[in-house]
Amino acid sequence: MIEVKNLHKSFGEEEILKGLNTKFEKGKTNLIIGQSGSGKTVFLKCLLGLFKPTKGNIIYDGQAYSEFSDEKQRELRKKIGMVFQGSALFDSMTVRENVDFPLRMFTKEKRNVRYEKVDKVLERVNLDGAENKYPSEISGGMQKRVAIARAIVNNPKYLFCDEPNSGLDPKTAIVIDNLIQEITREYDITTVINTHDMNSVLEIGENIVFLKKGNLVWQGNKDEIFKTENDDVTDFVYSSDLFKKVREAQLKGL
Ligand SMILES: Nc1ncnc2c1ncn2[C@@H]1O[C@H](COP(=O)(O)OP(=O)(O)OP(=O)(O)O)[C@@H](O)[C@H]1O
Repeated sequence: MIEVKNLHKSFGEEEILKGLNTKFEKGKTNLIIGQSGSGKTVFLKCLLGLFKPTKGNIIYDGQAYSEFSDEKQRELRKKIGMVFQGSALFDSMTVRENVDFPLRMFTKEKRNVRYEKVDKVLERVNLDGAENKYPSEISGGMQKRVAIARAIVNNPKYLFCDEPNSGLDPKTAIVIDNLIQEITREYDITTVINTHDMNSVLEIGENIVFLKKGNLVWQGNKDEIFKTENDDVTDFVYSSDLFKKVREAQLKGL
């Protein structure tokens, strides 16, 4: 579990995050949503340890980041898996080499031991048979699955995903969402996803945090988001046609 306590982040005079308080539970897909510029990426980067909070604290399974030594920060990084927007695979490496990368970086294990783990996660994301292909030889959806395999190969406690569906068609996007949710449950990971995608909210929104101008203005799950009367949330959510239709169907009792 990750607890966020009174988290502030400023750049110079400009305060971007204005005192966030929340909890992200493990085994759950936690979503951060909000308009462009609301502070989602800055929040995710604070959770990743890439930005140092100006004030407040982030507590990882009871351990406060502000009290971490350099060594402990490095330890934390080993426990984090990250799925980047656009997958961010290494073009010159095969699928297997891409997934092996964090094991090479963070462990001293021998190649045959590492490759055993790599092939196991590739099987889990249904990519067995693609081990020796290069990223340019596989589809965008497969590239995302490689990115997910790479993020989980070192058995992380925390999984952060930045817009994991960007660039995917809606059907593939749902497959990726479901895969992230299944893996979150199976591996009992604390997963936090930064997304614009309303389909993801509907599909895997077990805990949704809504940011507006650096404030956390609403938190709830995918059922509660339909019932909320918070104007900020409804304005944002019902700008999506899909949500509008679901809402109308609900009101008609369909
Ligand atoms: N390194 C930085 N230095 C200064 N300002 C920054 C930095 N990173 C982000 N910001 C500012 O913080 C604000 C929030 O940006 P952020 O990228 O978190 O928004 P976002 O909600 O992720 O938007 P989007 O959905 O478009 O990705 C913006 O005004 C941005 O200019």
